[in-house]
Amino acid sequence: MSAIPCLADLTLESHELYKSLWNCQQQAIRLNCPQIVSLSQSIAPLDPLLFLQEYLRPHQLHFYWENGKKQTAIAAMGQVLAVHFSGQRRFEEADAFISQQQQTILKITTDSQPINPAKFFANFTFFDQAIQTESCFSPATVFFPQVQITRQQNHYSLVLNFSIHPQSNLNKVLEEIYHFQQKVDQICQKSNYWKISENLPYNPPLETVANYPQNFKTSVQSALNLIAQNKLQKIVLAHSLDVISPVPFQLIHSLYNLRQKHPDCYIFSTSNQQDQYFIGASPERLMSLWHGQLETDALAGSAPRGKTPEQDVQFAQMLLNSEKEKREHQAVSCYILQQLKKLGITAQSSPLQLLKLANIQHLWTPIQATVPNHLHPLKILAQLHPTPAVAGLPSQTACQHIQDYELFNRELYAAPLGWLDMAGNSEFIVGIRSALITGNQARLYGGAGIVAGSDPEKELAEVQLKLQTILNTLI
Ligand SMILES: C=C(O[C@H]1C=CC=C(C(=O)O)[C@@H]1O)C(=O)O
Repeated sequence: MSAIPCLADLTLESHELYKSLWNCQQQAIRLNCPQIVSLSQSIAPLDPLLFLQEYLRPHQLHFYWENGKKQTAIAAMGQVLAVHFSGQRRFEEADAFISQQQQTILKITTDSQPINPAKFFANFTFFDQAIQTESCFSPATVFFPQVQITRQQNHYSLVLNFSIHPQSNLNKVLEEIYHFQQKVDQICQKSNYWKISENLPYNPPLETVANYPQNFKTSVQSALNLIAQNKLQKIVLAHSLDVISPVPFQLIHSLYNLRQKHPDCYIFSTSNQQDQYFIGASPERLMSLWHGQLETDALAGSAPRGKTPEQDVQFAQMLLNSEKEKREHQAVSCYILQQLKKLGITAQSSPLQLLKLANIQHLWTPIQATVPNHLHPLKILAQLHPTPAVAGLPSQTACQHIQDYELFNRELYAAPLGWLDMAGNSEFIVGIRSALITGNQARLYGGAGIVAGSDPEKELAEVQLKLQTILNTLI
């Protein structure tokens, strides 16, 4: 076993660290309000998924996210702060909460320039109200984790956050910090010879317990009638598939499978405090904001991948030339540009292109803009969600019909999920190609955009193809 540089590069002497904690506590006493200390440092290479496996505890909130193409991954767990909001103002309230809490955070770093600073994590349900009393997720959840491991290309970092109260025992906090650092050090060493892939359990047979394809086709037909009557221009209808496994689903191994099979997607997972997990492999970025540069994707219009290169090209050509698919796509790109304009943002779109994924290809328009400093990411998010890639046009009418047609609660499906840092950077994806897992039960979601010219049978086939993304990887 080769030696791994451990956390010995922690240059802060313990008395310096104690002094920072003490300063933080003095502030808590002065303001009579808890403050947060956020400690960040570079660490040896460590797969954040392995850290999630080793450190995730029952009833903890967590957030996992990786993008193979960009070589980025984040695992965050535990909650120093966690809040929930609901209703039309949920994005605004989440924004106000984050801005207020940021004032209470004292950042300490051992790096000259922290590359991966502390982040807030957030998930939102598709609708702004919990529809049924048994809803698993709040319309908005924001949390600041206890521990965060980030990989950004070849740089790995650890962030530890602690809430410091006027009465906190600072020696205990110091002990906890060293305990975490040691644990990370051990996992770093272990990751040198231990791989998740070596411990993959067998693929248990899944039993389908609820699947209503006929209902989906009837809803598509009914939606087509509304479109013919000009009551709707587009609606995205989703289908759910409920499966059970003889054994509880394995979060880490399912995420590992998603990573292996869908390297072009964002692999994600988040949870509530009842150990219900929402996981998936989404190709759709709702927004990324990095040093004032906004990028968003209009993604709509789909075709399967071909079994041969020739067939693949043929499917791609058909997709690019289909009036119906282009209509479906343009509804999304025009909407995004319009919504950004309402915020005073003039965006540019790149030419229409194809996004080729493992089992499906999509029409894709990348959109870019420069965003003024004062515009908080959640203001942009509030303006964008839900795009016609997941709802329809006109948006409100489509959302009302979605609630009538769909027999299930969308929960986090097709809704924003992501992070925000304290420098105004942020990234949110749309939670599609996803599943909600409770023990040995999973509900899988897949949707398709319906416009004039859609065929119920073909839309069902498309949705089933999308469900495969997640069905084949759950373990
Ligand atoms: C709503 C979903 O996909 C959206 C994203 C890309 C292509 C889509 C389509 O062609 O219908 C959908 O708008 C889903 O996968 O559940």
